[in-house]
Amino acid sequence: MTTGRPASLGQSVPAAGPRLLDAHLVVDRDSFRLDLPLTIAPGEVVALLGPNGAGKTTALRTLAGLLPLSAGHLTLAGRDLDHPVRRTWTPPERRPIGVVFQDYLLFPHLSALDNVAFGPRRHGLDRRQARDLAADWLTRMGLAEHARRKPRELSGGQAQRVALARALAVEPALLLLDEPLAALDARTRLDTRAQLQRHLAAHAGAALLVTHDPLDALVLADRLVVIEHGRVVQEGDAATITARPRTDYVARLVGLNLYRGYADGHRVRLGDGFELTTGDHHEGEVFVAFPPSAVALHPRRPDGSPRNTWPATITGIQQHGDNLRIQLVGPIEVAADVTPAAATQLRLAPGQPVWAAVKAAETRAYPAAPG
Ligand SMILES: Nc1ncnc2c1ncn2[C@@H]1O[C@H](COP(=O)(O)OP(=O)(O)OP(=O)(O)O)[C@@H](O)[C@H]1O
Repeated sequence: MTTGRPASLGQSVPAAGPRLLDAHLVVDRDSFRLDLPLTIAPGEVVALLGPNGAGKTTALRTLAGLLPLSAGHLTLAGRDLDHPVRRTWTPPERRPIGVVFQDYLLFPHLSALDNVAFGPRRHGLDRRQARDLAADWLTRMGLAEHARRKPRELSGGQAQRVALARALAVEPALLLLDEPLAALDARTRLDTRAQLQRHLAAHAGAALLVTHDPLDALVLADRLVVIEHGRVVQEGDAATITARPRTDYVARLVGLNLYRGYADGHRVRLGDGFELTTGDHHEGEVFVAFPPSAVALHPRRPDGSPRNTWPATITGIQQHGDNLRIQLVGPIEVAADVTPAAATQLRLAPGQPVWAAVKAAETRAYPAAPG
């Protein structure tokens, strides 16, 4: 009997309370230890961020079943997939997990349609049902007319959407996305990011996005988990993390200058004795943050206003969007954004001494103790 509608795998995500994924990923590798508690609710997208070597790939591999846990547990939709103490381990192909890699990893000899139909076939649908389901997914991805093409006949953006369709076609309880946009050029990346956002919003399961790109994380994820040296250093929604970074890596990620010091009212004394005046009033250990755009550069000491001013030396100049980002050393290290016109006027060049100024009102101070 045909109903005219594509078959469904009928394994929609089971209700598993607020935690569809409930994991404590512990892996020991030589001198490196990953120790990552990770929970994801149904429909939630979590971005996992961290500098090189932080443990992102290791975490992804444990979830996919390519690397066993040394300790901890990994429970998905109420099922123990990896639990060393209970000696439970489920191989990758039996995990209800879909994976999208940076470089697509489509089967080169299969058409787009058969690539997408592959998973549903393995999950027990017959050939016809699996192909109907795959065709439906390709239509949703705007790829209906490319169904017969082989991966080499697709653009990078199209191939990545086929990979996403292939991962979603098995209705995975957990979708893993490993730098899914990294291989795309800027324009394709923009379009594919927007499409990915739509499909992630419609995905009933949990999703984990590993990325180096703060924009991907901010646009696509409901929650960010930042790891350094195998451990969580900060976790929260984009607004909180952007407003209140707690490590240098996170500050750079969200494009802020960040310092730690001791507040006495509006004055904050930094470790080396340098003082910043902030708009916020605090007592005790605080972070002070301000964006590079808040830093003005002057050829001579600016006078008059109640600003933070200090002498600095330029160490680097890079293009940053439409502006130039200037790296400076001095009593504090700081990044400043200036327009190309201002840079030319000030004749900015590495090694050159300047004066930096930041208005107190453009800085934010917040307690260093979490909370
Ligand atoms: N096969 C291995 N054997 C031993 N140690 C490993 C192995 N693979 C990775 N490591 C170590 O594990 C740590 C985490 O590596 P991992 O690849 O998970 O980091 P990452 O956050 O994904 O980094 P990147 O952003 O560079 O991909 C690193 O210190 C790395 O040297």
